[in-house]
Order: sequence, then structure tokens, then C-alpha cells
Amino acid sequence: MSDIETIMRTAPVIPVLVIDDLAHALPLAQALVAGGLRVLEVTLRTRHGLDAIRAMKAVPGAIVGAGTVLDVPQLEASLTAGAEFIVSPGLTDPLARFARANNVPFLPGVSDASDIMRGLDHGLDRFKFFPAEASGGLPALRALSGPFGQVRFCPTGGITAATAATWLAEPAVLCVGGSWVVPKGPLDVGRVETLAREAAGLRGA
Ligand SMILES: O=C(O)C(=O)C[C@H](O)[C@H](O)COP(=O)(O)O
Repeated sequence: MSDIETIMRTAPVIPVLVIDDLAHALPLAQALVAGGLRVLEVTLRTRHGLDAIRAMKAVPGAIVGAGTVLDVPQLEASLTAGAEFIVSPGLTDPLARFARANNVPFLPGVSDASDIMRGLDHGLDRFKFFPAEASGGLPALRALSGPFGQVRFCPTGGITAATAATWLAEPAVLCVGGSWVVPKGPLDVGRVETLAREAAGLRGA
């Protein structure tokens, strides 16, 4: 397993994937990796999440993690399915303790100073800033970076192809997460690969 910082630095964008049809998992992962996005966050929002992780791991180069992990049983099930990193929308003490004790690359969500301080108490300093736009957007992230200069973020939530580069230009931002790379509706792998290629080419504006 890579550490979470290495994973965050692999690509500028982590696509957040909600799998409604398990048959889409493999072609979707192939299209994303072909476009240059190797780090894939499969949410456990649907019943296909764990099976999708198993399916996507077959794609050479893919680094597949689980998202929307809410508790330790889900974390353990994700690891069993082959998840290489774990993302959660918030930070709970049980998740942080388990991840640290078992050396699991873990990206918990934070949205304010107290969340970050709890994470630091657990030895964590790489976080998902979630929900990024609704929590105050770039001004909030910049303000949090003042007292927490050592902390690095993956802002996620409300970020688009149009705004991603501005987020990526922030020194405290290692990557961003978002669902825009996989538009809702029927799966169009050509379109996904194009959007992935554009996202993979993003640099800070
Ligand atoms: O399910 C989770 O735990 C999540 O990770 C939430 C996602 O990060 C956002 O839903 C992605 O935000 P959008 O790019 O605005 O769609």
C-alpha cells in the first residue's frame, strides 16, 4: 500500500464514483485510467460499491479506494474487497484509530479547525476538505491554512472542471475530488476518457 500523500500526488483529480450498474465498473475504470486518472474513489453509497472495487482492481495502473466509509466495519469490508485507500466524509475517532493502528492510507473529511485538530491528535495531517464549496470554498481553505501550515488537502464537493485549476493552485492543495468526470446518465466511455484526460492535465491556475 502507498501512503496517502503518495496517492494524493498521483493525479490532480480523484474521480468520485457512484456505481449504479456493476457492469459499468470495469469499462469506467478502464476509461478513467486510459485518460490518466489512476486514483479512483468508489463510494459505498450504492450496494455495488464493494463489488465495483473488486472489478476495478483488474485494471492495470488503477489505484482503487473506497469512499463514503462511515464506520470501522465498512472500512474492514473495503480492505477485504481490495481497497488501497479509504475516504470518509468526516473524521471519527474509531476510524482514525483503526486506520492508524493498521497503517491504512486514510483521507478523512474535515470542514473546520476543530476537525483538523482532532485529526492532528490522531497523527493525521492529510485531509479531504468536504464539502469544499459549501464549507466556505477557497477563502475558508486559505483561512484554515494559516494556523495549520503543515496540513494538506483534497478539496471535494462542488468542484467542477471550470474551478478545479483554481483550487489546485493553492499550496495547501495536493489534489481535488469530484464527480464531474463521470457525467450522470448512460455511460459514455469515450466522453469519460476525454474528461479524464482534461482533468489529468490540470495544473494550478
Ligand atoms: O459520498 C461521499 O462521501 C463523498 O465523497 C461525497 C463526494 O465527495 C461528493 O459527492 C462529490 O462531490 P461533487 O463533485 O460535488 O459531486
